[in-house]
Amino acid sequence: METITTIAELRARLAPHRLAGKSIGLVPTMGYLHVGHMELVARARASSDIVVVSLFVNPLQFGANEDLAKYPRNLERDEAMLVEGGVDFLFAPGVKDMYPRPMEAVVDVPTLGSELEGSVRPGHFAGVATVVTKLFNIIQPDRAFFGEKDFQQLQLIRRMVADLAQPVEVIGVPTVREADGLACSSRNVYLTPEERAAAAIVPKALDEASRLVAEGVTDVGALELAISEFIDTEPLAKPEVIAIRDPETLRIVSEIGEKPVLLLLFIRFGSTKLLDNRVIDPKNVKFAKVA
Ligand SMILES: Nc1ncnc2c1ncn2[C@@H]1O[C@H](COP(=O)(O)OP(=O)(O)OP(=O)(O)O)[C@@H](O)[C@H]1O
Ligand SMILES: CC(C)(CO)[C@@H](O)C(=O)[O-]
Ligand code: BAL
Repeated sequence: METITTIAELRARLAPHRLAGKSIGLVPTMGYLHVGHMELVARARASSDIVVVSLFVNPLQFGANEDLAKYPRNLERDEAMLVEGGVDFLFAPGVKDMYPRPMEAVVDVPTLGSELEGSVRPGHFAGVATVVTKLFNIIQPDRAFFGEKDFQQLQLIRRMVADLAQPVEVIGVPTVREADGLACSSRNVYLTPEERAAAAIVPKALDEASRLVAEGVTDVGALELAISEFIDTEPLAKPEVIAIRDPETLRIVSEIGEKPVLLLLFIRFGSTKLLDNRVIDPKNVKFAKVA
């Protein structure tokens, strides 16, 4: 694997592969890798001739009071994991390489980007859309892989790619979880042992929602309230978003009928915000027993 830090060098190294007709798979990340990221890498490796992973903690998507400065970083460990995963190129630019001057041109997906997580992180999704577009322009991948854990991000990128006819196939990868069901996330390292134990309430709440839908709950407000009360049983959990939405448009749904619905959770433990979600198909509800 080659680690490359500048746009010009990466373009130069990829050009001959593209000319030779090789397909390129891109996995964008912010580093501090875990098994969830490695699943994205495995999908890319299985379907592309050349695999590029980007590692860039993108300042544009962090709010003024967010964790940009303390975001976990460990380049050496990440490199070793990516070599193990059979990656060809790691693109790890510095902020000055990606943004040599303040960005005047940006990409925004304003409606999808202001809902849900966007409502508590203003500007976040414009930062994501802008950096992902820039990565697409630099790398020109045939396919790009994103986790379903960040479901709103995935749907927003799909919409951006469709609306702007960006020539890339977006592939969503199911969430990889720890033994107690908590979604793997780089930010899990921020949790104290007590918060980490308490965070198991998040995947349990997804199971509880599936159970209630299987029991026949159709009222969206009643389901959101029941999930809120369920999460409130864990004193360390502070819900920021508990919402039932249309999985594609992320719009509010009036009731749970025949079609699948998205339950999206954004729950704070101390200063750490954890995301999770599940698409629940009322006609075929699958759930594990809530312990
Ligand atoms: N548990 C997971 N399963 C599958 N994909 C994941 C998982 N966690 C993250 N990803 C995906 O990996 C890509 C890079 O994500 P990122 O580097 O932000 O990691 P993260 O663990 O989501 O970090 P954070 O804690 O900052 O949200 C994104 O497409 C994200 O959806
Ligand atoms: C897609 C992404 C790498 C853009 O910075 C980031 O939002 C992430 O890690 O999910
Ligand atoms: N995993 C999404 C990137 C972020 O929270 O900034």
